Amino acid sequence: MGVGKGSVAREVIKISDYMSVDTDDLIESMENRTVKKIFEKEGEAYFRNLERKVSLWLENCVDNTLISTGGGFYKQKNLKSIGIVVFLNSPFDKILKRIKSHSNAAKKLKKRPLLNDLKKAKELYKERLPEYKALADIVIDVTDKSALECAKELLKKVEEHA
Ligand SMILES: Nc1ncnc2c1ncn2[C@@H]1O[C@H](COP(=O)(O)OP(=O)(O)O)[C@@H](O)[C@H]1O
Ligand SMILES: O=C(O)C1=C[C@@H](OP(=O)(O)O)[C@@H](O)[C@H](O)C1
Repeated sequence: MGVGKGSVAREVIKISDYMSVDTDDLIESMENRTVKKIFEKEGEAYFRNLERKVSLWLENCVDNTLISTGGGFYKQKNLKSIGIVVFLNSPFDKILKRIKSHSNAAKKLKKRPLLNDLKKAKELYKERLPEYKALADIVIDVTDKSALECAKELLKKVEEHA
């Protein structure tokens, strides 16, 4: 949620041969409505089911691609079969500061149903942090680095991992 997945992915595709896809974008186009609307109208379980459909497609059909996922996608059982898992890490308060300092901040916050209640969002972050770390093949600390710096580090670490 707001750690910079999209921004880093855009830099990666500029400086490498990778293509990138974003699971939330795929879901929005499958449903022809926003993630926010899907949560509002159908609830979270319905959304997670769509993530499952996407995860199976990614596992079976997608290679050589940087996949940005929504913050809860890591719960998909086949995550590790999809590819190398990269965790972009930063303290909760730094992530929030970033989102808030963006000129489009209010809109960005609104788009993220689980960020609407900041106390709950912080609890979710605390709960997920050890799970993210346990699943990650690569961890990148994105604090105080530009998206381009993060992209370069990501490509280097992926190459070393392969
Ligand atoms: N490395 C960075 N340094 C400063 N701000 C950043 C960086 N990466 C992203 N941002 C800003 O943080 C916010 C969230 O970034 P975004 O790429 O949309 O995150 P995500 O895809 O993880 O939700 C945006 O306002 C973006 O401009
Ligand atoms: O953390 C989560 O469970 C979610 C994060 C969102 O994506 P971002 O991480 O890109 O904000 C989006 O998939 C949905 O609102 C659920």
